[in-house]
Amino acid sequence: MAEPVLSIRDLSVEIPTRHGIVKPVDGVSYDIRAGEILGVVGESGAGKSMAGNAVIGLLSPPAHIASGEIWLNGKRIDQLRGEAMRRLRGKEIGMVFQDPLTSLNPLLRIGDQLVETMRTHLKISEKEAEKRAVAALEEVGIPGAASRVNSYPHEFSGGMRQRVVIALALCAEPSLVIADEPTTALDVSVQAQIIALLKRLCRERGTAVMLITHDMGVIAEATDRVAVMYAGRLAELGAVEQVLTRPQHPYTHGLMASTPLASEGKARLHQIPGAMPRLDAVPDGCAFNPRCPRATEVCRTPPPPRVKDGMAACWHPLVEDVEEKVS
Ligand SMILES: Nc1ncnc2c1ncn2[C@@H]1O[C@H](COP(=O)(O)OP(=O)(O)OP(=O)(O)O)[C@@H](O)[C@H]1O
Repeated sequence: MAEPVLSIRDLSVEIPTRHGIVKPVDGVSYDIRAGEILGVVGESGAGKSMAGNAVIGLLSPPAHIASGEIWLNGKRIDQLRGEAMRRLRGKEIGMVFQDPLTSLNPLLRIGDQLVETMRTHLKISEKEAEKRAVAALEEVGIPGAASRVNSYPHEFSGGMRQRVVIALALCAEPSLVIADEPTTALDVSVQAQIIALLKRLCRERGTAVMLITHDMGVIAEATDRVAVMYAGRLAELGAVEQVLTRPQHPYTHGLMASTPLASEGKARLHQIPGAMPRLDAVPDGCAFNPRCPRATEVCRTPPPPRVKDGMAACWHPLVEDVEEKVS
């Protein structure tokens, strides 16, 4: 099998606070291969964005990588700083954030932003970059791309602006795209279009994607594999069909049960009782145990086994039930 584009190994991010050191990311490991879309899902505060920001060197101090390794195309990147990390962003890692305006310079025409990004990272002439800028906008579905290169970000609707951001993220041909809640700020009517666009373009190019979302619908629509995060840790990791149809972790099951499914024609809402713990009060053992219907004594003391691909970090995974039913 091909080497992963991104490999995160036992990554922990720490923040010193008045109440002691907290770990918004705690021993997380996963790989993303070329052309693969890994969804990172979990409730607000699970540590999804922190894990993404650690990869691109954009943790806000005092948050910092405390341990673990991050490898991109066989090169270790977790210790890169300053200019070396800036070169990596844009060239090897494209970024799409929730608010398109954070990625676009309001004072520059979008054609100039595309040209500048390509000229910084690719060895091409001004003329070639201008040609590619128009093609990039056409590819993301901006009507009248040849003239729209001269428009400023504020002259686009939210959905069109996010299309421009996707063009910008992909124009230097990165091997990895990190998309952090790319549709959360958009009208529901355009959300599916943006996800479909991102998926199509990354598939065509063989780009690896880390797609961070709290939305199980987006996970089902776009991803190949899923990493479920809870209180900074991985609860479950596996192929999307497996995780969605046969979730092993009771937390994943709870997320699914609280997701309205369009196919059912009505909301199937069973909220998970309780709330994610504060990071300075993460329970001993499995962090999910106070909310978990399956918890027993063992869940309150030793931490559950670390997640491996296709497995949940759980002492009582739901797969036992499935096996019992089958046998
Ligand atoms: N400076 C800080 N001090 C203490 N805790 C912090 C600090 N910054 C962030 N956190 C905590 O880190 C945790 C992880 O945050 P993160 O933004 O990664 O979560 P998330 O899963 O992406 O959630 P969301 O979907 O809301 O963005 C949260 O519980 C947050 O409260």
